[in-house]
Amino acid sequence: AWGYAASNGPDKWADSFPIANGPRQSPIDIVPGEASFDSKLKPLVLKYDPSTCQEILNNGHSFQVTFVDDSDSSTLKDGPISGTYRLKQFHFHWGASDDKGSEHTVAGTKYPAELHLVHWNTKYPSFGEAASQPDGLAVVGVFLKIGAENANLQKLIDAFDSIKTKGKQSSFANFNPATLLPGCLDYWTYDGSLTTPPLLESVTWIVCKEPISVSSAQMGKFRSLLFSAEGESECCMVDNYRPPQPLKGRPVRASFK
Ligand SMILES: O=C(Nc1cc(S(=O)(=O)[N+](=O)[O-])cc([N+](=O)[O-])c1O)Nc1c(F)c(F)c(F)c(F)c1F
Ligand SMILES: [Zn+2]
Repeated sequence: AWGYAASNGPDKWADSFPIANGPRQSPIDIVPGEASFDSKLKPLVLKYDPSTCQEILNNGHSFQVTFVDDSDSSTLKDGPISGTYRLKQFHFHWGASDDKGSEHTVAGTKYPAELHLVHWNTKYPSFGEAASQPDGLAVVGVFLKIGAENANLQKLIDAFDSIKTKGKQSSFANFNPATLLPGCLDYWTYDGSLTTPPLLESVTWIVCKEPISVSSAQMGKFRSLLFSAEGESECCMVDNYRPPQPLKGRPVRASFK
């Protein structure tokens, strides 16, 4: 199965998922000077209902917080998209040290981690259906940078003991993902893909310019999670990021000057 090791990592994914070399793969290196300001881009409208927060789980690639998505309680609207997209889950990608870990980079700069809030287009009947459509998903990316301890991230970290190994999950209620958004919602947007297999080219990426803070100690707690299942030889969950992929002529637009 795919992973992030030399034997099954990003350089091997094309063997099982040929779309890995497709025309709209993610992540990318965002070069601010080459992004074009588009005055038609609207501000993001994110409305999250904490009561739709369901559970936190270790899926063997990252940890993920899942939401009940059977109604329009937690949604993303406007921005570069049309219609209503429902929040399905959020997860993170991070490095083995503070000098790497994000998937998108900004003029070559890597952040220590990146948050992905995964939403699906309600014009389709389900997430699974949407995930195979070119306008099916919208993922909001938020960079994490080393600074002050983040009390909202700490709520996630406090649940890590119950999801240390692959396959473990526990109930996780009343968390408001809006507390993980930066104050300024200026963003870059481009058409891309999932950054993990099946690498489906169905994602409108919306990457926030402003990072949120995380302390180095908190990043250390992320690195205490395991890729491995209980009883297997321990493998720290680190470097679960795909490197930037070729832009292949795609435009990157900015919502800000
Ligand atoms: O639900 C998915 N979530 C997901 C996406 C990414 S992502 O990095 O690719 N992303 O989009 O942010 C990273 C992680 N993660 O935990 O690391 C995830 O758990 N992936 C996914 C899937 F597993 C399928 F089998 C499938 F058919 C499909 F359509 C999917 F979209
Ligand atoms: Zn992701």
